[in-house]
Amino acid sequence: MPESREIVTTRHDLPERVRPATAAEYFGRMLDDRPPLRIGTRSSPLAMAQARQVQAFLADVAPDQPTDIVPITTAGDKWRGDLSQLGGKGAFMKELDRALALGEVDLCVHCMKDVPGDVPRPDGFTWSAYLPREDPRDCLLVPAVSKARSLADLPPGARVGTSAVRRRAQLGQHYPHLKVEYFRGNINSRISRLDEGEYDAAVLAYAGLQRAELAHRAVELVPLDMMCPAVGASILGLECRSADHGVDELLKELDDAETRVHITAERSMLGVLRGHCNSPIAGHATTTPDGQIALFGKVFTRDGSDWVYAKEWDKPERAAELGAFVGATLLRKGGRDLIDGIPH
Ligand SMILES: NCc1[nH]cc(CCC(=O)O)c1CC(=O)O
Repeated sequence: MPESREIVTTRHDLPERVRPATAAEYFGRMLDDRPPLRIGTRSSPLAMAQARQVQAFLADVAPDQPTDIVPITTAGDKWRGDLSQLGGKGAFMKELDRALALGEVDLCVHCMKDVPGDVPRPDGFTWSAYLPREDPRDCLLVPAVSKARSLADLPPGARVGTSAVRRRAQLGQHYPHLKVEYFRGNINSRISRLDEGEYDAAVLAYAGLQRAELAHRAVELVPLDMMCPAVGASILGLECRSADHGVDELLKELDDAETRVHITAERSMLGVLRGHCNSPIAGHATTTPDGQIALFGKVFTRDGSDWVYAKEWDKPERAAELGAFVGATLLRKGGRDLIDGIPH
């Protein structure tokens, strides 16, 4: 039998493939055989770009761990109408949460800005990592043919497209002569509509534009004191099942401690405000030169004609208390009435 002739008898002659593996080789092989880590994401071009970025970061910290991106189209992506009719921002999360809970994916990538603050996250999920915050500012875009280079250049009645109640309120507060119109859809379709002349300008998140490799279209970065960012703006969060200790530990390698402090303060404030998805709420935590955390919060009416704001400082380890305090201050100043006065 040909097979029997292949059997070799001395240790010395053993071919490479049958020589007993050393422990290192054995465990190395086990690692190689690991199933890919499945990264759940929304399927929009922006979300896919973000998932690829996460994939690249994971390849840096765990080169032996294969990963797959699992795009999931959510109700919010399909629905072209008013988001509040679909249950608000959560419309972008339900399918991803379900896939994570059922074990169809091992982690989900979320824009923290899109994670609702008025409903708790599902039991058994944990935010293993927050990637370092990018530039949280909003930016101005104009049609390719336009000469305008800033919000101040826009004439009265100019149509400004934006997707966020927070931006509408702040545009209304600072530039009441502009005509703010809602526009939804992914970044690329918004820019096409802008270039086709449907709007005279658009205000979008600069971080989103950068991730979509369209940063060159921004003509102005709107200053923070004119346009306070949304809670969680430009932060990507990685969520997994808390029981998945291995995944949790791996993702923790990507966690940025300072960003975690900032998002903790901002979301703690949002939780106290119990804002719904139509509430114009802004919140932005920063680190001061002396290592304290500053948290600025602001609540507006829809048109920005009225608002309350608060700013407080505390140590990084007290980020959650800081958020609760700023939230309570906003409520004491009348924030509850502003939020409840807006239909949703
Ligand atoms: N609401 C949509 C959304 N959610 C997250 C981003 C990208 C930037 C970010 O993470 O803040 C955007 C686009 C935008 O607001 O223009």
